[in-house]
Amino acid sequence: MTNNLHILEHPLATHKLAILRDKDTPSALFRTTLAELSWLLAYPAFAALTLTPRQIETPLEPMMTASLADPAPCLVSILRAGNGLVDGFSQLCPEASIAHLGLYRDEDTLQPVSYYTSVPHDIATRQVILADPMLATGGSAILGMQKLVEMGVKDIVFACLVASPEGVAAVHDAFPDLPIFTACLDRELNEKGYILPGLGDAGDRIYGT
Ligand SMILES: O=P(O)(O)OC[C@H]1O[C@H](OP(=O)(O)OP(=O)(O)O)[C@H](O)[C@@H]1O
Ligand SMILES: O=c1cc[nH]c(=O)[nH]1
Ligand SMILES: [Mg+2]
Repeated sequence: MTNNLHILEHPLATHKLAILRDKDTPSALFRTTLAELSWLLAYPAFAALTLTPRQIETPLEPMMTASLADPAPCLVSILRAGNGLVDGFSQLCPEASIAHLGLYRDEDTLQPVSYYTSVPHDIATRQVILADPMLATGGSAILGMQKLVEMGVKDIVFACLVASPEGVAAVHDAFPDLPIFTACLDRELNEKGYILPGLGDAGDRIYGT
């Protein structure tokens, strides 16, 4: 494992992950808990956001402070499950624009298939947080990264909730400098490419499909 893997260690993260992992957690609670966990993950994952100096006046005196640089960051959701993370991130950082990369994983080959792309025209000038709750084989994250790099994006971090050792290794083989922020690092993949112990299919659990 490299220095570019950042694992959230916090009792509340463990507590909320237990709710997400529990197979009896209904979709409604799964969605709200995912949003709450995304707020905890945002704290380290957003730590490198650029600020720009700003002069304001408090009710008592003028002061120099700082605000998010312009243009604001872009939150890139790998559909569908990425929306669960991005919804929470955007509640904390409503200034961010939101982009969508539609990718699904072919169940037989485990290869990602691209079906939709929608990004701001100036994405190359923005800091990007690429978000997907699950990093399994790494195929989806790598394809998402390839698309962003082709668009000229330079400043990217990847945020997920559950990562596998295999997925982290694959992503860092392809993009050694990419910081990965995850709420946990699980044990391994099973023969169908699911993370163990994991939480199952994140998209299905968010949307009740
Ligand atoms: O690391 P990988 O092996 O590529 O697997 C991870 C991908 O699989 C899941 O998406 P899925 O294909 O189930 O699509 P969905 O989010 O629409 O359910 C998950 O949300 C990731 O995008
Ligand atoms: O465990 C896994 C692997 C891929 N996608 C998921 O949603 N869960
Ligand atoms: Mg799915």
